[in-house]
Amino acid sequence: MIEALKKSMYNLIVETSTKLPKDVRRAIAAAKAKENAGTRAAMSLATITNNIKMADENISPICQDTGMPTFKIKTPVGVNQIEIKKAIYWAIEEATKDGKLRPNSVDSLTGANSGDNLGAGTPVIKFEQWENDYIDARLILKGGGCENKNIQYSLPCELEGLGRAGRDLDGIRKCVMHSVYQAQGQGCSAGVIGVGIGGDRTTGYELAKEQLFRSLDDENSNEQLKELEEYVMENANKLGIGTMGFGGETTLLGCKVGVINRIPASFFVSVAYNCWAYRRLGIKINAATGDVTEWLYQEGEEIDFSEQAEQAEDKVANKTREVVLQAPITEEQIRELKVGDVVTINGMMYTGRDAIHKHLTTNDAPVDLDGQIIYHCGPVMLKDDAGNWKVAAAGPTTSIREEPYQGDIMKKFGIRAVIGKGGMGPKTLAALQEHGGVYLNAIGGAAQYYADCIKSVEGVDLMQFGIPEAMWHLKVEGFTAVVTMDSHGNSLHADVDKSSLEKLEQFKEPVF
Ligand SMILES: O=C(O)C[C@H](O)C(=O)O
Ligand code: SF4
Repeated sequence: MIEALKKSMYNLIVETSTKLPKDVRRAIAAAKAKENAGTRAAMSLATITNNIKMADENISPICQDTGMPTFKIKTPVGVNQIEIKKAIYWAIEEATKDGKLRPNSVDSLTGANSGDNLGAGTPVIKFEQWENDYIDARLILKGGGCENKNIQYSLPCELEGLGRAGRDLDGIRKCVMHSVYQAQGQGCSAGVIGVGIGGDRTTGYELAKEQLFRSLDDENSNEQLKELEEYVMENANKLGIGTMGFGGETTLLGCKVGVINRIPASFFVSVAYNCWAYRRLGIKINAATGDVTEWLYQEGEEIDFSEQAEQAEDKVANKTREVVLQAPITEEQIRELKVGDVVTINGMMYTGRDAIHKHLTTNDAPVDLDGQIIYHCGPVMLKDDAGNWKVAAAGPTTSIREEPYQGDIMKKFGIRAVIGKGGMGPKTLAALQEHGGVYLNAIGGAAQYYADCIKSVEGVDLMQFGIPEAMWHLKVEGFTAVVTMDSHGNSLHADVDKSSLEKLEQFKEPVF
């Protein structure tokens, strides 16, 4: 039993990390069909669908961020939950060793990475008993960038663009609309939101996250909530935030709302935002043998993205200005770049995310960064038999977290370009203008697509920060990203934020 159970849990983890469920694929395909060829949104969606296909083929992580592995398990009365926990721990460790998960469990005080995804509070495993005779095991791998865009409202409140939100269904509607606006592209839109109405701060968020286990195609059995879900799907997509916050027709792939009772003084609306890399799956397990008897979320048509991806990419190539960059880059080269240009990078880039940025403010860089490119990325790495590092997954991380450091570091070391996703703020924009720098937006979650552009790992520094946070020296070929902030004071992110706020204002009047 225990051996079979371990295998079942391992398979659940690998499938969840590498293969998007059918309902999510259909929603992404529908989003893609709505975008006009040649737009940035179409180009991003082509990269996304290509990435989904590559993850299928390579059995490798769709996105490098394993997120917080969260298991929801229902067991018949009498099943030993301790054994299930042990099987999960074993499977998590194995999947991490095999490069299907990134080591993602970090000591909050020391910053030490446990290396195997086990540690205090990780993974999350929640049990419930039920009357059925089989085990239902579900897993969601919800990444950090989208988790950071979760939001909890306490009604009544005042919302930018929408005014007062009261303690009623219309107030709830305003909170949900606002939650989509505030996420912008930073949670790798187009996203799916789970909304929890009521409860306390803890159970409200739990309810919100629970909604993410619903199928995108289901119908809410509560008539009022069904109407709210439909309203949000129709109208949030008018905000024009679009894929990766580049503007476009689809901002939301799904909206699922649940409700529980509250206490008189509290009225929370909690929103769990999930990126397009919406990795959740489930299995039914025979309680006596530990074997998988059925995979969940398998209804309906399966979309494999092979043909569509290539077509869309061809069309985009004809419409945008493409520039090839190779480090070291000069200030003149940078000043020629404008928002909207597509840049192809060949040669070296260095990863740097949270720990590195903090480190560089008070320390020297381990390599000469003059004219170089920093990539906001925490990859999944594997060592081959000869002891050489190979990149298993390497998409961008959310750049805004480096806003307090970025401008200063670029000036201190002469860095000319940073690559990330979701854009950066006014401080970085001013530094780009003053110093002659550029911000390049890569497609969040496209970890296979970018891993394929990395031809070799030339070295690594600051490994004491752990695999995701170390400085990896990567040699790339044909690494494509879009200029979204240039050295002339232009920011696509600031523009989309402004225009989406204006659009949000149309939803001020009461609806429910
Ligand atoms: O941690 C990462 O690699 C990415 C993260 O999920 C993010 O979206 O910023
Ligand atoms: S990088 Fe984007 S796609 Fe990946 S987990 Fe973070 S938010 Fe999701």
